[in-house]
Amino acid sequence: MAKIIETIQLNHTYTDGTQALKSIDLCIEEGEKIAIVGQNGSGKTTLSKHFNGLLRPTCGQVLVNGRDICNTSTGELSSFIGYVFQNPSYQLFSRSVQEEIKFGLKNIGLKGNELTKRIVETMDYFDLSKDRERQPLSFSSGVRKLIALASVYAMRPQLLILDEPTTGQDHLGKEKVGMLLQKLANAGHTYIVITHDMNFVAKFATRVIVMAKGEIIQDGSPAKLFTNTKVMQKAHLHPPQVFSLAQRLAIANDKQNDLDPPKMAKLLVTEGMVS
Ligand SMILES: Nc1ncnc2c1ncn2[C@@H]1O[C@H](COP(=O)(O)OP(=O)(O)OP(=O)(O)O)[C@@H](O)[C@H]1O
Repeated sequence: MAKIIETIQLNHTYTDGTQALKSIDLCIEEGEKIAIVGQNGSGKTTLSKHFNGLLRPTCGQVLVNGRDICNTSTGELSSFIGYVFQNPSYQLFSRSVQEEIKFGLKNIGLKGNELTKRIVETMDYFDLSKDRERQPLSFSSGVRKLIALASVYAMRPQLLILDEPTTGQDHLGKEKVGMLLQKLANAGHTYIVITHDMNFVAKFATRVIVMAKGEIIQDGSPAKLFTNTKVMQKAHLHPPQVFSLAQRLAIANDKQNDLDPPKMAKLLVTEGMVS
């Protein structure tokens, strides 16, 4: 598979002296479904902002499709790398939902029927058609996030980066985000989700990059992460409920070789799956 992103000894130190990234070597290939996880302040956003040129390395190199980001304009990078911010208010500026979606599409050169078709399709998918004339910033934060995602997704970027897409979303909103990622992946696109939501990771990522204090401390499958108690603790993460339940069931089954319904019920209560 072709490399989309490669970082070589990437370091980032902010002007106030905070060393946010320390010697990151990373390679992301086409079609990967990636989650970046780690406690607050571990460097997830700083790392991902290097992928679309919002930040430049203070030392080391970042290559996007083989080209050094220091020699590529942010405009050019944004034509194939879509980024949805943690706070959607930073990227919504149009006077209506329809205009918001149209803006990016016009920038990538869509016009006429193709442009109209893509806008209508996108609004329909995100259930935004009835609100097409409404101001994006007048919605709740969860819906604002979906509008930001819709306007970026509409452009079908080669790589989509989502910073905390499920924060503030109800169950339906989360499912919508997940389904959309699957749709993108089925069409051969790549995505990176920065998240604290381990249920989302379990369901929608095949590779998890774990960060702590500006470094990558593990890079592998979700199962590899959830079974590594040391790394989970170091990164202040908790496995999805269903995973820890399965683990407890396996242990209990191993010990007793008979997990009868009362024992099962007790485990479900212990795991907080039922009250
Ligand atoms: N503009 C900035 N100036 C100075 N320090 C910053 C700046 N932005 C981030 N930092 C610091 O860099 C470190 C990494 O921050 P970053 O936002 O990348 O972490 P994160 O893992 O994305 O956190 P969160 O989960 O809270 O979004 C933190 O110590 C943070 O305080």
